[in-house]
Amino acid sequence: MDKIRIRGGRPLKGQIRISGAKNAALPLMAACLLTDETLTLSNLPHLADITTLANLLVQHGVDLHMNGATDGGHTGRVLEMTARNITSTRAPYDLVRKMRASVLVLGPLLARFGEAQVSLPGGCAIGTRPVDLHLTALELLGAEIEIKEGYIYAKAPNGLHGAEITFSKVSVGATENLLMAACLAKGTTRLMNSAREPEITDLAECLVKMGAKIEGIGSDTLVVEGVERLGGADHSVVPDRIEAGTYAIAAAITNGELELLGARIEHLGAVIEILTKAGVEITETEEGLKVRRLNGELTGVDVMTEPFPGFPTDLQAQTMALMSAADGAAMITESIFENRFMHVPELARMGANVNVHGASAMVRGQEKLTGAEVMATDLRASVSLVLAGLAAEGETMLNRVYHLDRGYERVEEKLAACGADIERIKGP
Ligand SMILES: CC(=O)N[C@H]1[C@@H](OP(=O)(O)OP(=O)(O)OC[C@H]2O[C@@H](n3ccc(=O)[nH]c3=O)[C@H](O)[C@@H]2O)O[C@H](CO)[C@@H](O)[C@@H]1O
Ligand SMILES: C=C(OP(=O)(O)O)C(=O)O
Repeated sequence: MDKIRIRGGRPLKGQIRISGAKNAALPLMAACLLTDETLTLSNLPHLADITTLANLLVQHGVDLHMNGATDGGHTGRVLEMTARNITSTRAPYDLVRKMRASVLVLGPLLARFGEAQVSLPGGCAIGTRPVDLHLTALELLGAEIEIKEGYIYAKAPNGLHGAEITFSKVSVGATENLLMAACLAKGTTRLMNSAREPEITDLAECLVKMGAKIEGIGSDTLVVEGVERLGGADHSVVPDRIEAGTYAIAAAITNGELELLGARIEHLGAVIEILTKAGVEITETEEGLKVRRLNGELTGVDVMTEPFPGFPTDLQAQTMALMSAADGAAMITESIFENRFMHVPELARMGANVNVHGASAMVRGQEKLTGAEVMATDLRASVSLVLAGLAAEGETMLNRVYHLDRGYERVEEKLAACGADIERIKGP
């Protein structure tokens, strides 16, 4: 297994190009199942999760061509997907267990083929993560659903039909699954209390290019007028706001200055608000955002995670690393996932002072963090340890880097190009 070694204490300076968003790319890839024409995605990040979903699509019978970027990965890859000869509507446990987002094939398969068998994704390190909202909403569209032997068996022999659906909780995945399914349902579907994350807007915009009729894009009420068939399209994946937020924190925690090429201010409102309060200056440039500390000091700021446009749970761990090195205390409250504080004991190994009380963590900023051997437990937890390592005195060795590789493209290359002393040690 690979490890990452960081020798901390160097301010990062330079430019980082933000890759296409993993969490936009995954539903967009699943959307290829809605049509027998070719869907071409560009600006696709080079990540383990993309490969996992590509493998699942191939096993359904999707014809898939991935073209590597010719400039060392700086512009992302191009993926052509044609779901003409679907040979299986089953998403097996072996592939689904590797990545929960695999459940996003359920809506498209059911809507186009009238059946799907998808392994239940199960819980993961950050929480139990049920899919009940996906299933109840699909039932309202007319699907018959049974859970047997760890699989979701879904059928819609007469096709899906439009319905009024009010999600009892805001869910990114359920909104995406239902949005895709509703595009091929007969009649009108209203999805209320939908998630409004930019990745959903990106998916909706691509579906419209494919011929879908969707109103209310970007709001919490999506109105979908079903169509008989969808066609192919070309779509460029939106830049990753979570990667951008992570590198913004890297600039702040190392007292450096980074320009984040492609980062979009409108996707980072709540993040910019918190970072500004903490003493970080973020300005728009022609190509993205520039980030540096305002006057050298960092101040502790309270943070609560919420669905978009609130502060993203996917930046909670990174923010905790920042607050661990700030002046004063910060209360960090995780309102989305019940077990997303696994970075706390690892950050503590680096000198962070954090006390968890239920869904909140009290972080008392320390004058310095110190390098240590630490273990990644999930994707964002692992990058929070990288951030702490960049600011810490001495050497940090991060184990279980495969978590990081799920969501950060060429992380060590991007950071090293801006002056970080970071290297990957290849495992057996
Ligand atoms: C691939 C992808 O895009 N992943 C993102 C997506 O995950 P994901 O789509 O899995 O997250 P959801 O928005 O669905 O989850 C939000 C909350 O709703 C709960 N829930 C969800 C569905 C359901 O049927 N029942 C239920 O109770 C979850 O357990 C969680 O507590 O949104 C999360 C919240 O922004 C992000 O952290 C993930 O990075
Ligand atoms: C939790 C995440 O991803 P997933 O939903 O794929 O587990 C994430 O991107 O931080």
